Amino acid sequence: MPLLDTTLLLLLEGYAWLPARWREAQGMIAQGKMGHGESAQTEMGQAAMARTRLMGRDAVVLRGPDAVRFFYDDNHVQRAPALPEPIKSTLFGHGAVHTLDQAVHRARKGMFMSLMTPESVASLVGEATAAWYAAVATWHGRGDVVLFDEAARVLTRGACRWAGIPLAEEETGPLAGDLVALVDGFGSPGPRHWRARAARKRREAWLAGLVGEVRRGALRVPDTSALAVVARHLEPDGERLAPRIAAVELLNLVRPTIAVSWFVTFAAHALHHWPVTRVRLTEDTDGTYAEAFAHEVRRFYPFAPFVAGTAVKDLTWKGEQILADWLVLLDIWGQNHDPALWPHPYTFDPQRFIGRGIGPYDLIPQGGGDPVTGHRCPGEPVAVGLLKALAPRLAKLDYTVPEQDLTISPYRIPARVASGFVLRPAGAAAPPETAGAKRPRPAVHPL
Ligand code: HEM
Repeated sequence: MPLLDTTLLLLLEGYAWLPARWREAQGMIAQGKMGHGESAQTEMGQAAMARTRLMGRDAVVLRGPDAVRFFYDDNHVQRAPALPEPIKSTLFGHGAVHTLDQAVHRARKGMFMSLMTPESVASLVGEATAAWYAAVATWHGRGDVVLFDEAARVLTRGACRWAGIPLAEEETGPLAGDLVALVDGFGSPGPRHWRARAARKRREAWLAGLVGEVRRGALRVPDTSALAVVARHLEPDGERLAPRIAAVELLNLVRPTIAVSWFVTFAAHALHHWPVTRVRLTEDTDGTYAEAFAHEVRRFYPFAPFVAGTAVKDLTWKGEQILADWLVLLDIWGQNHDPALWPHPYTFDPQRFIGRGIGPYDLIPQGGGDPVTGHRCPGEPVAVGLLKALAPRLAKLDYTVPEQDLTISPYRIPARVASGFVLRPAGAAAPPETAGAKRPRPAVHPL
């Protein structure tokens, strides 16, 4: 039976799209209809892959540590032909490191990795923490605060200071708005998407101008800053990056840093729904619990649903054929909620990460494998470092949670807390009609 193209379903179902494809694959196994019969199953009797069609192309879906190993081998899967134009024109940028393969990718990736030393990550986290304190100092007496918006501005300030990007105080809000738009608009058609395209155009032009100024000596920035490193980076052909590509890669440093606002807001959601984690965070003296909490936020809450590449050649996966040029999708959400890896996966439990190392192939909210040689996110230490710094500070803040919509719709990519998480700092006046905290039930359901 020919496979149906499910692109429209992806837009409608969001994070529920891949689970539905897995259920279909399981149904095929039950009916004995999948490929080579026995070979299409794992030892547990589960389907080894799911199949669909996406954007008019055959696609297979994989998950599990073996699948991560298989997917991140660039003799199996390459990226360049897999990324659709709408994602390049919003989230990543044309010519971004995400779209490169083999030696050219490794050379560009080296530039990112050189900015992710422990000292550099600590400096970024330090700038963001300073911006957090400055923001919190203005909250008292100001009334309700939308945490998502505040976190985006805090991270924008911190990331720009770290990167050497000059930013006037009054420019912080508009820049934060554009950077949020870039992340918010990649997974949906309509106004969110067009806002993201406009934001990319505006910000690439701005940053390309700054790169030009640094190269001409008209703008002086520290040698080790991201702006300086990207401006002087040489490609394998010995040429500097074209100013627009340099701007794309600068955005690929600051834009995902601001994306950590999603995780900060999810952290607040978790503290609210599982108050014991708030107590544990406030009692944590050496950061062990904070780190475990950061990993659990990244595992539990929905963000990147999958990553995609294209089969380099005809391949075999657990006895099943994957033909050259088929799309290969690695199911991030599915793997991060696989009970074989994470017992009781829909329970938020940071404890599961205490005394347990993170391997290259198990926890994959930011991709898997080796970040130096493959496409795994180089910013993982930044995301973990920021959460480790900000979640305990949030836990120790004195605030209440007014009535609001705290649902997280699984049909929206990227998912976010509907209200943005409104908190009322101690001392702020409660509007009479909304006074009193109400705790709605947790809204992250098994898919
Ligand atoms: C909200 C936190 C973040 C999430 C959820 C996230 C997620 C991801 C994912 C899923 C990938 C793709 C992996 C793949 O293609 O296999 C990726 C790649 C990437 N991320 Fe992140 N990331 C985050 C934060 C960061 C930060 C803070 C930075 C930099 C400061 C960063 C820079 C990048 C870059 C440059 C790539 C492309 C890597 C490559 O193609 O080799 N990310 N990220």
